Amino acid sequence: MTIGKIIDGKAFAAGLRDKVALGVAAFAASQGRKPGLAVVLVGEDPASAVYVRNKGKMTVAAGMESFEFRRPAHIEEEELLDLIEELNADDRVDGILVQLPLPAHINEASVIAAIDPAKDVDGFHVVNAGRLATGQDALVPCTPLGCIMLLKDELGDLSGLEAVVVGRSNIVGKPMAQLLLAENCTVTIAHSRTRDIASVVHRADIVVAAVGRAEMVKGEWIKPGATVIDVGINRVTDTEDGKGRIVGDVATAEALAHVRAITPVPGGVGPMTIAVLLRNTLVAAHARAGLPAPEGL
Ligand SMILES: NC(=O)C1=CN([C@@H]2O[C@H](COP(=O)(O)OP(=O)(O)OC[C@H]3O[C@@H](n4cnc5c(N)ncnc54)[C@H](OP(=O)(O)O)[C@@H]3O)[C@@H](O)[C@H]2O)C=CC1
Ligand SMILES: Nc1nc(=O)c2c([nH]1)NC[C@@H]1CN(c3ccc(C(=O)N[C@@H](CCC(=O)O)C(=O)O)cc3)C=[N+]21
Repeated sequence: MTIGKIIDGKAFAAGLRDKVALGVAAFAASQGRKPGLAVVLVGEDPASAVYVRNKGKMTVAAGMESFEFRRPAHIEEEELLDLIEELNADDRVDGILVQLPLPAHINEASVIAAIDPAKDVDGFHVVNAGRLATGQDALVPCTPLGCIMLLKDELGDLSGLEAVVVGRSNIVGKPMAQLLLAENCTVTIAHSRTRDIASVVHRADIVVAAVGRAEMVKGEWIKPGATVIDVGINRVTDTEDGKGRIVGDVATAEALAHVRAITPVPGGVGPMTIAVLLRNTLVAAHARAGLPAPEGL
C-alpha cells in the first residue's frame, strides 16, 4: 500500500513570508514608509487572542507596521464602526482585519461593509467578493488563496480537475469555490444539506474540507490519488494531560492511504492564512500607492 505525501504548509508559508519581506523592504525604500496592518480584536476569546498575537509578530518580522486594537466584548457597534472609520482615514494603515466571530449583539455584515474595500485584506467586503466572482482584480480571502497556492505547487495546472469543496461559508467555502472555478476546475460545493456526501466527495480529484467538524471526512470517501486540503481547526480534549490537541476536518491517518497528497493540521493551511494576510497587505499597500502589483506573489 502506498502512502500519500504530507504537504508542508508551514515551510511553504515561511517561503512566502520571505518573499513578502523582500517586497516590503522595496516598498519602504521607494515610499519612505512601511506597509501597515491594523488588527481589531473584540472580546477575550483566548484562541483569537493567540492568533492576533501571532499575526502581530509575523507582521513585524516581515518588516511591516502592526497596529493592534483590543476592545471589550460589550463595545457598542457604533463605537466599533467609528474605529473602522478612523482606520480607513489613516494613511499609515494599508490593511484592516477585524477578527471574527464578533459578539452576537454586533452585526458582522455591517462591520465588514464599513471597511474601505481597498484596505479589506481579508477580502470579506461585498465589493471584493463581487470582484472575485466576476473575474476582476480583488483582494482575495487569505485562507482560500493559501489553499490554491498549495494546490498549484503540488499539481501544477488545475484545469479540468473535479474539485469538491465541503462547506459554503462566506469566508472559506464560497471564495474557495470561486478560486477553483477561476483555475478551470469543475466545482461542486457540498454542505449540511448535501445528500450522500461520501459519494460526492469520492468524485473529486481535489477535496477541500472547511466544515468545522473534527475528522468528519473519512478515508474511504477519498478517491485514490486525490489531493486533500484540510482547512478545519478543531480543538479536541481526548488527551490524557487534559491540554487537548488540534485536528482538522479530515481523518488524516485513514486518508493517507488513499491520497496523492494532503495538508496536515496543524502545519498545513493555518500558517498559509497568515502568510497570505501579509501578502495581501503588501498588495493593498502597492495599489494604494499607485504602484503596479508586486511580482511573484
Ligand atoms: N486554517 C485556517 O486558516 C482557517 C480555518 N478555519 C476553520 O475551518 C473550518 C470551517 O470554517 P468556516 O467556514 O468559518 O465555518 P462555518 O461554520 O461558517 O461553515 C461551516 C460549513 O460547513 C457546513 N457543514 C456543517 N456541518 C456539515 C456536515 N455535517 N456535512 C456537510 N457540511 C457541513 C455548513 O453547512 P451549512 O451552510 O449547510 O450550514 C457550512 O457551510 C472551521 O474548523 C474553522 O475553524 C476557518 C478559517 C481559517
Ligand atoms: N477576520 C478574520 N480573518 C481570519 O483569517 C480569521 C478570523 N477572522 N477568525 C478566525 C479564523 C481562523 N484563522 C486562523 C489563522 C491561522 C491559523 C494558524 O496559524 N494555525 C496554525 C496553528 C494552530 C494552533 O496550534 O493553534 C496551524 O494550523 O498550524 C489558524 C486559523 C483565521 N481566521
